[in-house]
Amino acid sequence: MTPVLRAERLFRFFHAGDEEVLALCGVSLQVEAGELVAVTGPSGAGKSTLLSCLAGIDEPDGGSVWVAGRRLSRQPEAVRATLRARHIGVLYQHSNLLEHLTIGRNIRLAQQLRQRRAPHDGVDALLATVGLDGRGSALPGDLSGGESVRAGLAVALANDPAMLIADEPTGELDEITERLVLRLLVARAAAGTAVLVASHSRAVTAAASRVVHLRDGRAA
Ligand SMILES: Nc1ncnc2c1ncn2[C@@H]1O[C@H](COP(=O)(O)OP(=O)(O)OP(=O)(O)O)[C@@H](O)[C@H]1O
Repeated sequence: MTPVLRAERLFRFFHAGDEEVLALCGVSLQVEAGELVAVTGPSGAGKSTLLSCLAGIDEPDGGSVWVAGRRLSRQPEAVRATLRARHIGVLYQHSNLLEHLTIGRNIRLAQQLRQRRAPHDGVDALLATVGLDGRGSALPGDLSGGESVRAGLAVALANDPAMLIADEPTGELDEITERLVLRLLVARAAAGTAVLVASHSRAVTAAASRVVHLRDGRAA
C-alpha cells in the first residue's frame, strides 16, 4: 500500500548563537492509511521540528517529504500551503485557530481552503463530533483550554484530511478531555485516516498502532 505520508532522511539544523543544533538527523518515517503512529521522546528530541517538516510548515535542510503521492518538501510556500489544505489536518497544542474568527468561521475557512467539491461534514456536525454543540459562534478567546483543543481538532478535520498531524494535543488536558480527544483520533484512524501524534502521554502511546521514539534528532 502507498503510504499517505513518507519522509526520507530528514535533516534540520538551527543556529543558536555560535552553536549549531542538529534537531533532525536522518529521520525516515512513513504512515499508512488507518495507522495511528505516536512520536515520543524527551524534551528537545526533535518531535515538534519533525512534525512541522512533515506538515510542510517548516522546510527540512535535507531529505524529502511526500504526502498523498506528492512531494511536499522543497516546494514554494504556496504549493506547500495548497497541499496542506487539501491533504493534511494540523492540530497544535497551542491552537490552530484564528483568534478574530468564530469557531464556525474557522471551520468553514478550512473547508473553503480545500477547494474541492467533495461533501464536507457540516460545521454543526463537526462541532458535535468534538462535543462542542452550539459553540460555533464563540470566539477562540472565549473557550477553555480543553474546548480550544477540541475546536482545533474540528478545524483540523474540516478538510477531511488523508493525514492528521497533531503535536502534543493532549498535553494540558484533564483526563476526561484527553480521553475524548484520543477517542476521536483513534476513530479517525479506524475510518482510514493516517494519524501521527507527538505525545508524552502513555494513553496515546498505548492507543497507537506503532510508536516512533526520537532521541537527539534520531529515530530509534
Ligand atoms: N527555531 C529554533 N531555533 C533554534 N533552535 C531550535 C528551534 N526550534 C527547535 N530548536 C532546537 O531543536 C531541538 C529540537 O526541538 P523540538 O522543539 O523539535 O523538540 P521537542 O522534542 O518537540 O521538545 P518538547 O517535547 O520540549 O516540545 C532542540 O534542541 C531545540 O532547542
